[in-house]
Amino acid sequence: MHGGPYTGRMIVTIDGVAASGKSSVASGVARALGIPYVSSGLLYRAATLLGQEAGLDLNMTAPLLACLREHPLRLEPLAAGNRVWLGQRDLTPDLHSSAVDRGVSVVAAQPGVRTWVDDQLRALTPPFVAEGRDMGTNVFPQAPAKFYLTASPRVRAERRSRERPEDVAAIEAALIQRDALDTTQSAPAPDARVIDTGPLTLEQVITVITQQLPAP
Ligand SMILES: Nc1ncnc2c1ncn2[C@@H]1O[C@H](COP(=O)(O)OP(=O)(O)O)[C@@H](O)[C@H]1O
Ligand SMILES: Nc1ccn([C@@H]2O[C@H](COP(=O)(O)OP(=O)(O)O)[C@@H](O)[C@H]2O)c(=O)n1
Repeated sequence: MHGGPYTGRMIVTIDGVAASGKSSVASGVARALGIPYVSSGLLYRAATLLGQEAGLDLNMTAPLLACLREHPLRLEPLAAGNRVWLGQRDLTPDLHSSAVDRGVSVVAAQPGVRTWVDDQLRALTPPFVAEGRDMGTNVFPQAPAKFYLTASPRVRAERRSRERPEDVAAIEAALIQRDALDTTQSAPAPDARVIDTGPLTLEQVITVITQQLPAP
């Protein structure tokens, strides 16, 4: 097992389906290595919130990108938990609402929005752990260590029900729908190690990953 702090310039990618544990696991792996992690989903969520607050049609790319140019967002990749800032306003507490959950896949399906996210991620200086859907396939295909998290919809809904007001059945239905809308960008990289987090604790998932990392 690798013991941090990590001094190389490696990128570790952690992709997976909705609520599979990506950000919790990425945060734990990053803390074990003493490096930051980067939550790509937070940028899609922040773009969605901005569009919703501006009353935009989330299907229309041009007005949304114009809004994002006018109101630049900044991702702060803190190891303890990523944050997104709009000027002095911390958007983070508003990014995990059910309303953002419902709108985000439509926003993320637009190539112009994906380029807006990808450019910001590729501008970051490694080492870091990047989590999302297409970190190992599209954004950082050169990464030497790739993981893909899964778990059954019921397990994921039960976990998420501790963070949302809706009941487990409604959350499960929404997760299944979002997985379907996200299919295009959510294929595991051919060289990713797939981990079913269902039978594992959070700490066990983090250990499985850190044990497989190459030396810096
Ligand atoms: N074995 C596990 N692996 C990953 N996450 C777990 C596990 N068990 C419980 N969780 C919890 O599942 C919830 C969803 O995880 P999160 O990191 O938000 O997922 P994602 O980033 O994929 O949406 C968190 O509260 C996390 O602590
Ligand atoms: N790399 C990424 C990350 C997120 N997303 C989109 O952003 C949404 C929110 O992602 P997330 O990782 O914050 O949320 P959860 O799926 O973990 O709940 C996803 O449902 C996708 O629509 C994406 O398309 N590509």
